[in-house]
Amino acid sequence: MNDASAPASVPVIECSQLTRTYSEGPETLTIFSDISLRVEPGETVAIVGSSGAGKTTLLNLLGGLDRPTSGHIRICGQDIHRLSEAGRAKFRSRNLGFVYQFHHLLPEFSALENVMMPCALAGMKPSQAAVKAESLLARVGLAERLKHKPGELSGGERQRVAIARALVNEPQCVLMDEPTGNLDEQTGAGIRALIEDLRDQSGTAFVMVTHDMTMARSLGRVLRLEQGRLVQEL
Ligand SMILES: Nc1ncnc2c1ncn2[C@@H]1O[C@H](COP(=O)(O)OP(=O)(O)OP(=O)(O)O)[C@@H](O)[C@H]1O
Repeated sequence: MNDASAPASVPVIECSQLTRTYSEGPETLTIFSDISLRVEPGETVAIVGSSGAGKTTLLNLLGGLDRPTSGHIRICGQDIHRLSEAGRAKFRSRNLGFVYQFHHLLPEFSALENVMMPCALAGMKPSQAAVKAESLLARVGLAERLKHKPGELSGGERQRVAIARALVNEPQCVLMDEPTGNLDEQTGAGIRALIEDLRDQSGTAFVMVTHDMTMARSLGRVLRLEQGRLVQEL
């Protein structure tokens, strides 16, 4: 990563002058304006801020799940809003992983099948997908829980399945909304260690929204969204 002879890498996320407003009848509600951000490969960025500051809104824009009112977003060099909706979905599934607080795991499928799902959608053979999913679940400490359905797992275990699922297609960047939000301190610390390992071993970039300042500070750059502006915390 720090090899001086390596060619300059393309940022995994680069956005400029992002503004998001909502129209409420005749009123315009500005959530944030003129936000610029660059995330490099292997970097971890935490976005913090008070409730309602616009953190999830920003994360959704960065992941191409929502459109800015104005401004530009490039993911791995691609201006994602130049793609069709189907093209954007395909591009997202190849380059990004998403982890949400409430996991969005499919309840009727096992942990293994949940993690295999993105591979299947990307056209990988089931046997190959199973090998990959199994190895990732082992890496997040769930080798003994492959056949458990989400309802048979603890909150921390479900979160680890969601992380394995987000990583299975080897994305350049994983976007996480409150990855330790509803977990106890010890389980949260385990998730934090896992993110660190994955970042250091695979060079994956992570952008996370969190209220957990310990995690935010320990992982890397901390940006605070406040009164519609994004400010680096010292
Ligand atoms: N579809 C919408 N229409 C109008 N306003 C919206 C819409 N979605 C979100 N908002 C408003 O945008 C603001 C930012 O919401 P967002 O969910 O991004 O905040 P947040 O910082 O993630 O908050 P929290 O920490 O509580 O999850 C809130 O005031 C919310 O009410």
